[in-house]
Parts: sequence; C-alpha cells; structure tokens
Amino acid sequence: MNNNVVILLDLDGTLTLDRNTYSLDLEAISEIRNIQKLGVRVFIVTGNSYPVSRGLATYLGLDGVVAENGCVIYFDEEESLCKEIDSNLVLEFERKFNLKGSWQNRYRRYDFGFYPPDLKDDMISWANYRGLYLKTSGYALHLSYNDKGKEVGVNRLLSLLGVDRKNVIAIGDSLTDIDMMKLAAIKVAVSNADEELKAIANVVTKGSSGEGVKEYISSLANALHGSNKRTC
Ligand SMILES: O=C(O)COP(=O)(O)O
Ligand SMILES: [Mg+2]
Repeated sequence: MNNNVVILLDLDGTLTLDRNTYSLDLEAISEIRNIQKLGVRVFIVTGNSYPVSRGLATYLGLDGVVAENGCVIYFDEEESLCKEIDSNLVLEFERKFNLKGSWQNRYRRYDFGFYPPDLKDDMISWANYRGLYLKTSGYALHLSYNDKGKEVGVNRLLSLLGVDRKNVIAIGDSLTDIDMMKLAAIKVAVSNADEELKAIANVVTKGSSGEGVKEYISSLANALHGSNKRTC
C-alpha cells in the first residue's frame, strides 16, 4: 500500500465541473475515493472559509483541509496560522471599492472574500499601505495579512504529516494555487487553469477542472497499482 503519497487539491475551478460553477465533479470524487483505497491521503486546500471546507471534507471522506488560503488547517486538530483582520477594515475595503462581501465572510477571521474578483492597482495600494495583501482566485478577491497564501497552511500540514516533499502532488486552477505548488514535487494544472499556473506546472491535464482531476488521479492510481503489484 502506498501510504505516503499526499494529494493537495484546490476546490473552486479544480474539483468543480468548470471554473464558472460551484457544482462538484462527481466522477472526480469517485476517483478520489478509489485512490484513497491505495493509501493515498487527499486534502482540500482552498480559499473558502473553514466551516465550508471542513464540512465538505468531512462528507467527502477526505483526510483534512487547508482553508482561508492557508490560514486555517484541520488534520486531527484545527490550527489558525495568520493575523486576524479587524472587521472595520474589512468593511472599509468593501465600501471604498464598492465590492460585495462573500456570504462566507461572517465565518472568516483571516482571509476575506469579495466580488467581483478583478484585481485593481488602487485596491492593491490600499491593502499594501495597511500591511495587507490582495489576491484573486478568479472566483473572488481575497484580502489578508498572509502574503504566502496557501503555502503557509500546506507547510504546517506537511510537517504534521511528516511526508517527504517528493511524495506531494498539488492540483489547481488559479493564481492562488501557485504558492502551494512550491511545496509539491508534482505540480498539476488543469487545462483551463490561469496561464501563470500552467507555466510553473510540470503536468497540465488534457481535461479541464474536475475532468482534469479525474484524468490525473486515475492515471496515478494505475501507476500505483502497477508499483504495488511489482512489490507484492
Ligand atoms: O475561495 C475562492 O475564491 C476560490 O477557492 P479555491 O481556492 O478553492 O479555488
Ligand atoms: Mg481554485
């Protein structure tokens, strides 16, 4: 059994049917179930809030989560890793740039989401002047004190897991996945991913979003099946 391979899986735009929907790709989830039977552990690594991410991981039978773009992790225990943003500052940003706050913001403490997702220079300047950082996932703008994004939570998770980086696979679709790719030996971008992510990936799937996840995980399962047969 291969119990030291870890998959870090982005959610929106990766495990979903496409980058313009929140509907999950059920065939990709079925492939995840199969590869977990081979001892591979799968974690959701997302910009979504902790309750949403942990709830989803629980019901999908995944091994844990990194939520709020790296600021909260759950693996056996919950850990918070970033500086909280004062709610008045969140409101000031939302009003100043006439944005719509994510419905999940009431469940967030460190990384807040806003729509539309388009980054503007004046927003970045406003944020940086206050020691804050602004990123876009393509789904939403994200404001936080964490400049390293998902890398912060993934770094902590991997140290808790004690896995070697060579056994870490990361799969994503957007700019906010670039940070976590630094900690993975295999960097997978789905075919409809942002160009900047594809540029640093060492695998680009043929399929888009969930189709790409299904394609990659199915090929990985076949490879692990083959290696398990050889070692029996
Ligand atoms: O929360 C978002 O904006 C997108 O979430 P993701 O990191 O799962 O793509
Ligand atoms: Mg995404």
